[in-house]
Amino acid sequence: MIQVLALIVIVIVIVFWKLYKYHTNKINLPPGSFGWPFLGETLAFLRANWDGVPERFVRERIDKYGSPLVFKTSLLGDRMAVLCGPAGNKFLFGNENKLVAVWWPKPVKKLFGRCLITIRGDEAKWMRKMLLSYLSPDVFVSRYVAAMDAVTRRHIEVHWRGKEEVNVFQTIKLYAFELACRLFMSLEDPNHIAKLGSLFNIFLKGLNEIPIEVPGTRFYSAKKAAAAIRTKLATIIKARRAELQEGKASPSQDLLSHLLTSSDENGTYLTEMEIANSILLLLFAGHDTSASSITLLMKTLGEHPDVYDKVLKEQLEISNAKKEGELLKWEDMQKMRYSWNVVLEVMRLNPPVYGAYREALVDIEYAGYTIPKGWKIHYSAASIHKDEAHFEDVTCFDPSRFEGAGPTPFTYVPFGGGPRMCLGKEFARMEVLAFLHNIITNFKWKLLIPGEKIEYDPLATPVKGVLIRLHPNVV
Ligand code: HEM
Repeated sequence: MIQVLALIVIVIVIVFWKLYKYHTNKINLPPGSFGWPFLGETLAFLRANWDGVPERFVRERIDKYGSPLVFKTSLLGDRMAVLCGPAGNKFLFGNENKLVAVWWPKPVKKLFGRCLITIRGDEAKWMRKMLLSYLSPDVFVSRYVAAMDAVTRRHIEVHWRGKEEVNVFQTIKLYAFELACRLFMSLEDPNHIAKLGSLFNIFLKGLNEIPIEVPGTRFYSAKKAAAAIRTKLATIIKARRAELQEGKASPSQDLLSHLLTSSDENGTYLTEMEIANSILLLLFAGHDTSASSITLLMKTLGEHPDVYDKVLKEQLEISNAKKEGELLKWEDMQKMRYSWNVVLEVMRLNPPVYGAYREALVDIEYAGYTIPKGWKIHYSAASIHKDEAHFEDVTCFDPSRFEGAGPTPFTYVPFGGGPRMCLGKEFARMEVLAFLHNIITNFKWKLLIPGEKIEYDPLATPVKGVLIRLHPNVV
């Protein structure tokens, strides 16, 4: 009986495989290779990321196949088209929900459950609108900037002041997590935040793993950690709901209150599970990315004393114009033009997120080739940011590239673009600048491992986390 069943399964697989081959042989697929069975070209892709040069994977294939616009490959078990150059980015960002839709690898979907990145179409539009009404620039004007500055000052007093040596990435991860917990949920208790943080680190480790739910695997532990985080979030959500009903909390207090009190046009509210998943998503999307960009910024300032001096000058002009102890305001952040250009240039050379993915909703005709329905599509920020065709003297650190009109549209995409552009771009800008303001007006630092290598696993991080020696800034 078992043999018969096995035979039937084999026959079905062969028939489908032949039909698929017949279909794909008839269509003009982009040039490229699917690499090894199952593994595809994943190893070459990961190796380039671990070597800190994700652009190498794209560049080698563009050169090999002579097609500067698109090539095919197979990554992490999925057939994929990689779209290159500004035309590819414009195409993807302009066709969301028409020809393509946002796509994340399987472990991400399994661990996050129903939330913004795992839903599409009108539902996703509504969820984005709802989250954006909290994360948009006009909200920062009234609420966030001073609160962010206050959290940053406290963090610097506890974790930097009086220390001789600091591991930047480890300490900044703590900062970004604390900041998100305080601003999203008004969590104040450091022990509570630390417990949530350690569960979160286990959760993060499962996002890049094969989703096998067997005890002992990273994915299994991540799933358990996700369940424990959800239980903690459920308790926090219930307590806040009660506080709102009793008038002890305000609807505009933080993201959590906002999500509990906002409904769609039909009067439908988010379920507690949807709220927990959304907060989980924002804690994830917002904390390692910002930690990566701040760490790379500190490394770059350590390597370029001339840039450090110019940033310090700009930041001192802002702090000198304020009264003793007065917190940063939105208007102050707008004055940090040179500082922000420095951050942008740091993210050009090492975008914290190397790129993102979409799925083809239909057979797509692109650059004379067909990308079949269901294929995944990748755009690479890392590769376009280092393309000589769009950035002169491409490896040179030069923040002046961002003066005036800045880079040509669709060539600079650290936050993605189109309807699925990073939702936390403004939050990240305020967070990085608030930190930069406080650290540079207080300290100078020396890199203890000069020329430290950066790897992508999956976010850009210096391998040893950037170890520095701190010196109080006498200004
Ligand atoms: C320097 C810091 C950051 C970088 C470089 C970054 C980059 C990105 C990128 C590349 C994407 C994918 C865009 C795409 O699919 O094309 C993304 C999506 C997203 N980011 Fe960020 N991000 C940062 C900080 C943040 C922060 C602080 C938050 C939250 C407070 C956040 C929330 C999100 C969300 C929710 C999405 C999914 C948007 C959607 O699918 O509609 N990000 N981010």
